[in-house]
Amino acid sequence: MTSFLHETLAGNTAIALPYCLPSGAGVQVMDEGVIRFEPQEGVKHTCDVVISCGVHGNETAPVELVEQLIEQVCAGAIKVRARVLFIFGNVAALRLGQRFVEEDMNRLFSRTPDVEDGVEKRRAAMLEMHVMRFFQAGGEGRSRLHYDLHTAIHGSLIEKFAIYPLPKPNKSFSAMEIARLSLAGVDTVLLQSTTSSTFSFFTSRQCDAASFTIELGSARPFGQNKGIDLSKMAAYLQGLIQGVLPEPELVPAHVQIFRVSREIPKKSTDFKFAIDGKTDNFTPLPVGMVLAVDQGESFVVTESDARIIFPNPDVPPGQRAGLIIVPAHHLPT
Ligand SMILES: O=C(O)CCC(=O)N[C@@H](CCC(=O)O)C(=O)O
Ligand SMILES: [Zn+2]
Repeated sequence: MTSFLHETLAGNTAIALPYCLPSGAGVQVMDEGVIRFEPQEGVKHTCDVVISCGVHGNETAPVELVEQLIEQVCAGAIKVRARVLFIFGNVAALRLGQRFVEEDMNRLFSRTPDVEDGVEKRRAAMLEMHVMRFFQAGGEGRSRLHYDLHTAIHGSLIEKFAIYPLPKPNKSFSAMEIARLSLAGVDTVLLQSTTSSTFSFFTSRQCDAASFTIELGSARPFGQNKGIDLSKMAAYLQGLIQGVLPEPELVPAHVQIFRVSREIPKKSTDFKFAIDGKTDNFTPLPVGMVLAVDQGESFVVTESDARIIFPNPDVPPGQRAGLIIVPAHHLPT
């Protein structure tokens, strides 16, 4: 049987007129790989949720999960009691099984569009428009959530973790949101207090949503994701769609919270890591270690208890080649 994902990858999902599922829930294809479900009129609904995946075309486990959720909604196995926007982010890259076609789309949000824009820049601008419209149409005063689901390029000492971008300037990081992630099987959270060009930062800042980039294991081709257990995430998202918005008061004791201390900048093509470029995420780094050298300048680890995340010496100059994180002893505001 064909699915919204298969139709999308085959190029068969143009914008479609809204219609109703047999349950009465509204469904509308907003764009290629973008589909919205809304509760039947009169049904009380709890929150507005954006569930995105495939912003990187080689990260397929979350794409398979989202495909299943969409199928369950369409088959009536999941009742729609929240407004939900599902997004397959970089459809062109998903077709190729590559991280991107021209450039990394998750470095292209929150920018000013230009007539010269290529594949990923145009798609990022369209996705910004869709999420803005989606949240605006839901109105103020409702819970707004955005989960941008990814998988990591290399191995990781901790399989599942979330990056929690800085909420709007007058807001602080929310313990309840971190506790919700734990219900979804994500027990490690990295607080990021700097601005960023990612999708989750965009929705956090521009749409006032509680937004997260969530890493769910290693990037593998379609059909090779059996080693990744997404059952808790699936159950949590099914619950959200069905109107169950948990409100845990306490962050469980086993949840680990880090903060991003610094980005490791790649300034030029001279950039060289002193570590293996495929080092596992969360590998500890000793104080005083020369981590990288770029144009004769050393990048030295100065933080106690530092660990590395997303090492990647192959990014273009001007982008981050990784992140340094440190334990967060309390939730900063
Ligand atoms: O494993 C890697 O190096 C990359 C995995 C990935 O795509 N991570 C996201 C994180 C985005 C964020 O910092 O919020 C990315 O690099 O875009
Ligand atoms: Zn990714």
